[in-house]
Amino acid sequence: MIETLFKGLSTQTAKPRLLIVDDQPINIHVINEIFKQDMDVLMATNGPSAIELCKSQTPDLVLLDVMMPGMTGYDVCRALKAEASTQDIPVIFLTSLAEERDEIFGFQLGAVDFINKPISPIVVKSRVDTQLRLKLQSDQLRSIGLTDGMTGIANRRRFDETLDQQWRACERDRAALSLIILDVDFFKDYNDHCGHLMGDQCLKAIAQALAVTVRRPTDLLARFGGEEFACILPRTDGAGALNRAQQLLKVVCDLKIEHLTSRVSPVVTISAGAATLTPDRFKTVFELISLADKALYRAKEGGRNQVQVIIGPEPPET
Ligand SMILES: Nc1nc2c(ncn2[C@@H]2O[C@H](COP(=O)(O)OP(=O)(O)OP(=O)(O)O)[C@@H](O)[C@H]2O)c(=O)[nH]1
Repeated sequence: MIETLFKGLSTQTAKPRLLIVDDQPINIHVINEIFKQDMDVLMATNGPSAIELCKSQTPDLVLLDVMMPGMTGYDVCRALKAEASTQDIPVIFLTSLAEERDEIFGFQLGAVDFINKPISPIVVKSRVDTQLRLKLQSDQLRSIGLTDGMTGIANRRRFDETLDQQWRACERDRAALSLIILDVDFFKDYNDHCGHLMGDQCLKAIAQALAVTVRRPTDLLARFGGEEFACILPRTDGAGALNRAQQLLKVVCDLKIEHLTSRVSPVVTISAGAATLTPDRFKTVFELISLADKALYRAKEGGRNQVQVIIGPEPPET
């Protein structure tokens, strides 16, 4: 059943993750028996642990007991919906409260369904399957909307969202944020000489090679514009950005894609502009982009097939 449920959801590589929250371990055990075969089951016996698990593990669905000592299920749901990183996780309440007003209250808090206790395994399974299908479909749609159709890497929209998020995270942690913009050298001549279809193939191969090189889970490679790529490197200083950019140039060179009309190399090369800033409230994300752009311009002016780095001003002392 679960196999057919998730058929066609190609972005789903691992088993779906279900978090069961109940202060009675025996109740968790009963529900775990229903799902342990098909899902990765996470468990929590109180509200604070449930919230922590949601932040660190981002389950695909939460089965949440309402009546718990200390933090109730309602409190947990409210907290999850108030936080950007957890607000899209669907919550199903498990409750022995049979009053309609309790259900209305739960829906107003953002729950997607209610299951009455004592539970019926078939009902729990059907309701969870339905909500999971919706969640995974919406994940897939979101992922399509954030992916560049031609190269399969992140698109400009995802780049903008991620840069904003990482800007705020690095500002909070007073950490350096680096950005590399990469541009294929003499790509107009490549297109003119080899044709647009070959040009597209070339961009796909470059994207693939760059993607393999961008390894840290918080780094992001995106298609920035036509033949431009960008790489966001959170918590990375100028030296780190230079190192990464040089590596990116090397992997493209190593592809050895013949470029007979390039004036710098017999094979396709790229130029890179890297910029590093420690974000603070006096700066904007546009400054980082424009510094990286300026560095890229210098790399082009300096002869192409090279990296230039610009380090932005340090934040003022507080
Ligand atoms: N095949 C293909 N070409 C594209 C795509 N997006 C942009 N281009 C082409 O990339 C070329 C970029 O040319 P320019 O900006 O003049 O720069 P360049 O020829 O690479 O020269 P330099 O950047 O100065 O080394 C243009 O001819 C665009 O049409 C695409 O998706 N596919």
